[in-house]
Amino acid sequence: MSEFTQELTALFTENGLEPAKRRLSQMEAYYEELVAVNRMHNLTAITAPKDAALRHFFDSVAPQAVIPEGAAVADVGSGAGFPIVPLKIMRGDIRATAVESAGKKCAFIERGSKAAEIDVEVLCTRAEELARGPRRESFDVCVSRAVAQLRVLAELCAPLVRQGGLFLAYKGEYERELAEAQNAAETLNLELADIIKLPCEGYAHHVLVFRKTGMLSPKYPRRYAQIVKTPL
Ligand SMILES: C[S@@+](CC[C@H](N)C(=O)[O-])C[C@H]1O[C@@H](n2cnc3c(N)ncnc32)[C@H](O)[C@@H]1O
Repeated sequence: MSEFTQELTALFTENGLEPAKRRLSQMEAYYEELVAVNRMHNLTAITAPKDAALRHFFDSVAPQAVIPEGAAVADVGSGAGFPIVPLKIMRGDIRATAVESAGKKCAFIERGSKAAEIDVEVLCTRAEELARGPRRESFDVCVSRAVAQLRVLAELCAPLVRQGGLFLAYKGEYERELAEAQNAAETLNLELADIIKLPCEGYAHHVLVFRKTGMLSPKYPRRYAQIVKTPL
């Protein structure tokens, strides 16, 4: 067994999760592809087996239990495929969409998904552009990690989520961002429903779970420059 798979298996087992061998080997296949491509194109700084097992794979699947069966899940700013790829491997029932603006990262997600034998739709576009088209308010769940501060991220993600759906924001320390995002949450009809804490000592990661309680005014999302310059 590779060091990566050993680390990942230990993390899952310590936390009462026992994924099938097939899921572990799919994660390993994706990881190996990531390490190989990362030698040529800088996709991520986290490639050491232990770090990648915790920070990319285990971290990504933390909120899997709150995602409804068969949900359409969009990941805004997937980068090298996190969290959407480990989520899709763990939860084969979901319909997974990666929304990523950088072409080389989109190409990698396609390549890695093939190696892991999973079906991930890759949309090489900006989230705010996607939300102005037919996919607006069409996803059951939108996830996002390491893309922007919460009040900015909320305006990128909420317009993609259907009424009654979920927005899952992966965050480290979150208290200040959450306080600053109060107005954004109200404006975008997002209600904090839960905070999931990763059960790993010395690794303070959380997933903020918001429920979208109503449709949005068509004026959101605004242009990216405006979202960043005057966050809600
Ligand atoms: C720091 S990386 C994080 C990648 C990944 N989510 C992770 O946690 O490893 C942020 C990614 O978000 C993408 N991104 C930033 N703003 C975006 C937007 N408005 N729409 C789509 N992708 C975006 C960037 O191209 C970049 O790949």
